[in-house]
Amino acid sequence: MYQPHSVMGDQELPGVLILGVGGVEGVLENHVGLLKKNFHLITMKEFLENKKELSEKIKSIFIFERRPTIDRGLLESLPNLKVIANSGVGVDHLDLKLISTFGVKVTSTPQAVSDSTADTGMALMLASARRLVEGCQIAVSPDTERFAVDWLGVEVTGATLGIIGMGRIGYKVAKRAKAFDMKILYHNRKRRKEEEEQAVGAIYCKKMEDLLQQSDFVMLVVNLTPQTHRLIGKRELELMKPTATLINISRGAVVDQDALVEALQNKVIRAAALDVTYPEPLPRNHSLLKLKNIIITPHIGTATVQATCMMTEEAITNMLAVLNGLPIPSEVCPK
Ligand SMILES: O=C(O)C(=O)CO
Repeated sequence: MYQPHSVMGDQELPGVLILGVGGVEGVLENHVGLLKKNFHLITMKEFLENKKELSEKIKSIFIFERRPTIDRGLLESLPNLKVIANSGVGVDHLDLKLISTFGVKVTSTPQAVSDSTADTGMALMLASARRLVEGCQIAVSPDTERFAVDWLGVEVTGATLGIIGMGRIGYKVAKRAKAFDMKILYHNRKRRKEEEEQAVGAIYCKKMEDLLQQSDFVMLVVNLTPQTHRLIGKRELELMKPTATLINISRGAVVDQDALVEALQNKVIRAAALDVTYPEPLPRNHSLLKLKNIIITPHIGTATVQATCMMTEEAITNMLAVLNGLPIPSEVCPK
């Protein structure tokens, strides 16, 4: 458990600019307490109103929620900024190269997010397989006729799960899937150690195509990078089984959404379950929202009380490490 301690002793606490929904007001109450023990909290509104006084005080930026833009203008206005601590593991919203030219470190929270995000992947897979959302709508519908409608699902137990991206989260998905007696295939830039594969019974597919052709469920758990942008397009969807389900817990832009709409409309694949889209949220008239064979959740991979708390703790530990010149637990370096 994280033990808060002040970096500056009796001296003035370093300023942290809080970026998130509603500034400090959007940060859960217990997190504010943790942050306040170590930092002087400054909201964006306060900063904009008192730029002259506050710009020199800000040593860190804490990105609590959403994906705010940190541009050259903001970086130039914070001469003493040392670290940008992101909540969450995906930092595709940050221009790492630009930030590094200002000598500013970027950190993320890989420990805190992995269980909740893996759980979200499992929840989406099970919900899609057993058509839970449709079932719920039928159960609460005043139209009892609809109870007779065919709403058979498919079984996850014994099915083949293909995990694309076998980092920390992908591996936790595999652990969970093992308990469902699933056959697990995975594709990753780097093959996992043999003992790690054996521990979850995962089989490495060097070619992503092999995984796509064999899986009943394909789960995307990659980071968004230039290499994974639109990784899944028309061709890849056509390689999948017509009975297969695509689950995305990584980033929306990993999938070509137009191709996905077409594939779902034409039953090229059975269904999709997405925690991420582009943009987020989708415009109300978006074609994905008109489909029946889809479940969409509003990017809730880490939206649990526990994960949110742990993300704040991990981010504070990272910020203090940078400010104290200590080894940084979760630094993200530009490639
Ligand atoms: O950790 C992240 O960046 C996530 O988006 C988890 O859903």
